[in-house]
Amino acid sequence: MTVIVPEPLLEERNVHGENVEEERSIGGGSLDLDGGFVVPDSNAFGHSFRDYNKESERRAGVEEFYRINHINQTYAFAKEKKEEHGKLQKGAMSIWECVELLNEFVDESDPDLDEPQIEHLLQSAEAIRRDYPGQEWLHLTALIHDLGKVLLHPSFGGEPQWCVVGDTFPLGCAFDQSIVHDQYFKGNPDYNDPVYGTRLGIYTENCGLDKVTMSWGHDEYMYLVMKENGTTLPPVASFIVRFHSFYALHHSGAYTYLMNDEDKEMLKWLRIFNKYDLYSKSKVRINVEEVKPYYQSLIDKYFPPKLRW
Ligand SMILES: O[C@H]1[C@H](O)[C@@H](O)[C@H](O)[C@@H](O)[C@H]1O
Ligand SMILES: [Fe+2]
Ligand SMILES: [Fe+2]
Repeated sequence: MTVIVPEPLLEERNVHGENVEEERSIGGGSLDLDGGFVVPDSNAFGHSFRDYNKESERRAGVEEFYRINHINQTYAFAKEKKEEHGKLQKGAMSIWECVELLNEFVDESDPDLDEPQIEHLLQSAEAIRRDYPGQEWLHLTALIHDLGKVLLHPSFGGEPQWCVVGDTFPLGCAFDQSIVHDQYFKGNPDYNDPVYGTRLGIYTENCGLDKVTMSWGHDEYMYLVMKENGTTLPPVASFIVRFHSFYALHHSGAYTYLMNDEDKEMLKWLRIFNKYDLYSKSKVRINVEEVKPYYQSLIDKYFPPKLRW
């Protein structure tokens, strides 16, 4: 199968903006994903990133979030939500209007950030823009990747946090132990199901992630919004948005047997993206008015003026 991915990267900068000369190629030679990338020592709270057990002002709330999430995210539930929200009948608005709506939400699942979501969108987009100046599609992908969290908004779903944010995982097959707070899956009705509780469950080896029903949340929703509104961003952008919370896969290497060759190609870009999604989380504020014209020009290029949500 031919996979269309943008051109290889020939230059990389680390998170401090230093140039890291490193040849990379996608599809050809090897891709050294960690080459030169300097991961910050700690998050805004002085702890390691994604440490779900470290005592902090966010720990207990995050654990409670995952307890409820893991008990309620069943295969049947995710199918139902996809059906409901996939109709995109909640309203019409532009990408930037949605960015601004996220000003009022703080993500309860996140141990590393307690800033409004608009800050996170701009922080991740600006960080990736600085290191990959030639990849405008990636800048816009970062800006929009979490817009699905608009489901929290009363006029666009008013959903509880447990079915909007947090890491995602496949349903219809066994829960992997690398998933954050996996102990709570014991309370999930699918846990002991004779089919859903097995390694492959309802899937076949290398069936492709497109066939997999993920736990319902902002990733899948935004993917549907992009698709149904006819974005002209490359397919890999939609893949990044759709699976960016699938840490068991892109971080821990679980569920690789569900991937096909195309997924494997795109996973390389998802891993690059993830560094900026995760490690750009900080207390540094971006001047919205200053950067807005640049992002608006990208939005105009890759999306219609109003989208159905
Ligand atoms: O807490 C975070 C947050 O909800 C992100 O938006 C999501 O992509 C991550 O997977 C999750 O760990
Ligand atoms: Fe996200
Ligand atoms: Fe994010």
